[in-house]
Amino acid sequence: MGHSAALCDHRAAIEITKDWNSIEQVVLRNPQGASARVSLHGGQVVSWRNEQGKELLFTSSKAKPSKAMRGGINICFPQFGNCGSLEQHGFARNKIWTVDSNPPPLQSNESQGKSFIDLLLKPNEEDLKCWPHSFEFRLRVLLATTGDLALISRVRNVNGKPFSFSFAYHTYLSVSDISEVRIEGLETLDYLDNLCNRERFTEQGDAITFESEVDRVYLSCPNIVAVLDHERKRTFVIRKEGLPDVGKPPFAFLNIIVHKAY
Ligand SMILES: O=P(O)(O)OC[C@H]1O[C@@H](O)[C@H](O)[C@@H](O)[C@@H]1O
Repeated sequence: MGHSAALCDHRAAIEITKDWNSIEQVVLRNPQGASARVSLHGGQVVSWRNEQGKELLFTSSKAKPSKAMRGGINICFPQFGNCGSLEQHGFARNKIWTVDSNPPPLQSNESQGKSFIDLLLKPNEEDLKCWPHSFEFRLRVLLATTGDLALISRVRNVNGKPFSFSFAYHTYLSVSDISEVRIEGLETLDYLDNLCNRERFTEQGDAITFESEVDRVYLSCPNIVAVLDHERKRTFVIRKEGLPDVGKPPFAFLNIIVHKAY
């Protein structure tokens, strides 16, 4: 079955296009006019627009062709950051994924009434040389009628030999002036400060605000975190499910980065 199989039924609001580099992109739309664009390069969400057509994700103008693009939502797998032997954030974000036209069913009714696409990544011989584990990584990207965006990841161990991995949705939200932004939900959490050799600190203040560059990994983060942008009068609510964390970092973390020149 080819890509056309992914275009039927509930996925009628899906369009497949190509980027300037001839790499396929899947565009999801909802009836209210919101959209999300997912590249088969890295399975990366490269655009998410609300019903007014406003872009909600940041993309660096310094993005380099064929490199992992700084922007959108990078899928980091099988390694987050440089905590392992692989390239920074693992190889998945630099691979060409395929459209999965026949994914195994999901247990929840999470997808009802949403426009969605399933992508699949399997290791090639080169990947197996540097990370010798047989896996299938399935990513479902969903756009709800409310305009909410959801990502569901499933990692299957194909041959049953145990392996461990970490993964992350490295999300670049578009915000106004950083001095207008506040993050709620991380109060009193511990974090590793990447600007201080990953030294561990405890967050002291109330909501987090920004005065200078920040590059931190917050540990054991709650299921809901809010990013409030006062200037744009917009709040992003980031919700996670299914990553139970019982104080065992780094299984559920939030990486907050505010760089000066991106
Ligand atoms: O430039 P990359 O490899 O996409 O990484 C983006 C960011 O990834 C984060 O995890 C790091 O904490 C940042 O320091 C880094 O800038």
